[in-house]
Amino acid sequence: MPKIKWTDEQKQAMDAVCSGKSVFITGSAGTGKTFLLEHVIKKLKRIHGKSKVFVTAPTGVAACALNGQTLHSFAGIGIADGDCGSLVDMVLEDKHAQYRWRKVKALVIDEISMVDANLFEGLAHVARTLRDEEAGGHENKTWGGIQMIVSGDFFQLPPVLKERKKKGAKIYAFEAECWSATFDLQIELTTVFRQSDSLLVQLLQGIRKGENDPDDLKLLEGCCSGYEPDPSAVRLFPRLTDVNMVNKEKLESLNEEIYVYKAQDLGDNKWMKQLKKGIAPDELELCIGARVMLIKNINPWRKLVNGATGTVVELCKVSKEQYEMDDMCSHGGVLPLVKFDSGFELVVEPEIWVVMEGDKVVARRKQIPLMLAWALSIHKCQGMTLDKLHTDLSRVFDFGMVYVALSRVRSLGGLYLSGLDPSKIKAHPKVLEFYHSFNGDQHDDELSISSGSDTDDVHLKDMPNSSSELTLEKVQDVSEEIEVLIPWEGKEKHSGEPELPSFVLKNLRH
Ligand SMILES: Nc1ncnc2c1ncn2[C@@H]1O[C@H](COP(=O)(O)OP(=O)(O)OP(=O)(O)O)[C@@H](O)[C@H]1O
Repeated sequence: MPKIKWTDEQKQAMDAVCSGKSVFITGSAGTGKTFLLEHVIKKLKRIHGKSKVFVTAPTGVAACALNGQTLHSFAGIGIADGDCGSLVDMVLEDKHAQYRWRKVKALVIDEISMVDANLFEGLAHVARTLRDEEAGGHENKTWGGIQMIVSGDFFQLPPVLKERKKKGAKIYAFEAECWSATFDLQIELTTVFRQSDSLLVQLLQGIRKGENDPDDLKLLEGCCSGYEPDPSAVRLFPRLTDVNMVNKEKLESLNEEIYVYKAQDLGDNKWMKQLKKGIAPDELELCIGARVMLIKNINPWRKLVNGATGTVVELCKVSKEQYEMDDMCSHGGVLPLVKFDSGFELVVEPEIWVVMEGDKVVARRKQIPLMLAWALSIHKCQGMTLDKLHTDLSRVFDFGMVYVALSRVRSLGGLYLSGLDPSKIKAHPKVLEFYHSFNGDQHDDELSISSGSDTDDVHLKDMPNSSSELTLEKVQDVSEEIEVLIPWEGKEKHSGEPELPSFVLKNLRH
């Protein structure tokens, strides 16, 4: 089984987490933040016990990707982003939320760029207010003794804020007063795994910072003209209405019989809302010829991962008993056979998405792990890797959007652009300033590309309330908590290469 070779930076972050430190993990797109976070979560669960680690993200899509819950639902604050006092009042009205706040030992927040400053500040206030007595064990009291693991890239999508236009209003979480005091360590990952072409990595680095370097623009112009976009390229749109329209039109134009897969849901309505906002659709319409994308990691060693694209080539009859498909598919026991662009053909089986509250599954959704992939929204593609994409840059409307869109692709050969408008390549000045002070002058701009070997300079910044003075004991020899059986969780797909049923993998070419 292939062994993961962690970079020094990734190891530093993991060691810090295992020593009980609160850590902020950042880095450019494709530097392995989410990949690392998945491992960090496993370690945290071993250290604190599964029920005391809460995994959250600001959006349903990002939360579902880590089998977590949205930050709002963990916090018990509905959709509010009110002031500190009203957030505490709201939590005090919800006894389950109070329980979570008192019980949590480690809180993970992914995609922090989309969490706004007031919310971050407000939640720290809630934690301090509700956790006076629990704070004893942890040196850092900013969050009432919770070990905070926060990850994201502020150059990517910003918070959706009504008040953003107000001059001087705080936007990003790093502007919260408690930001610096929250972390013992802030670490930037600087080895890019997603792309291997140094020209593209450099270009993306410029775009990340909102720069319009003439050489980079020339390269981008090369992606604009001269040839028709590959029809297999995924079209990225800033707005969901365009995405849905294109996918519907394309599906209908095939004139094939349509198979409808209805998601099978279990759980409280309140939690189901998150799954409905997640990546697995309520209803998936498929037919022969439909362009589709995997929305779960099925087998990383065979590149059958979140973001892999392909075409439905057949709809195959399967045993009803094995898949309990009766209520799921409009045509009974039928599963799609997808020919992925990598050459594999796979009969795609239903998968399970869950919302976890600590160690408890509070809702679950069973659905075929595919979505129509002629078009996708930029918000939904954050976190994905795509082989080929086509986007119209003139239509983006927010900071970080061009960067998020372009940084999905592995190579320049897979990038098709139209409407190249340099004025849309924008980074927020506050973000630039944050990273400038974060990196220090001498480290600015250093990025390396993964060659598969152990690498890299470490960019580690000890914060003022510094790591070296941290007195929390290194947690060692923590015995594994007894596994809580989760009835819906389905197959383990993470440890090692999973066995695929022999009929599933029809044509293994590699
Ligand atoms: N140490 C490692 N060894 C091998 N592959 C790695 C390692 N770390 C990350 N990767 C791979 O790098 C790719 C990008 O990782 P990941 O999606 O976690 O990046 P990210 O920083 O979260 O990107 P984004 O900001 O765009 O969401 C993934 O395919 C992941 O499997």
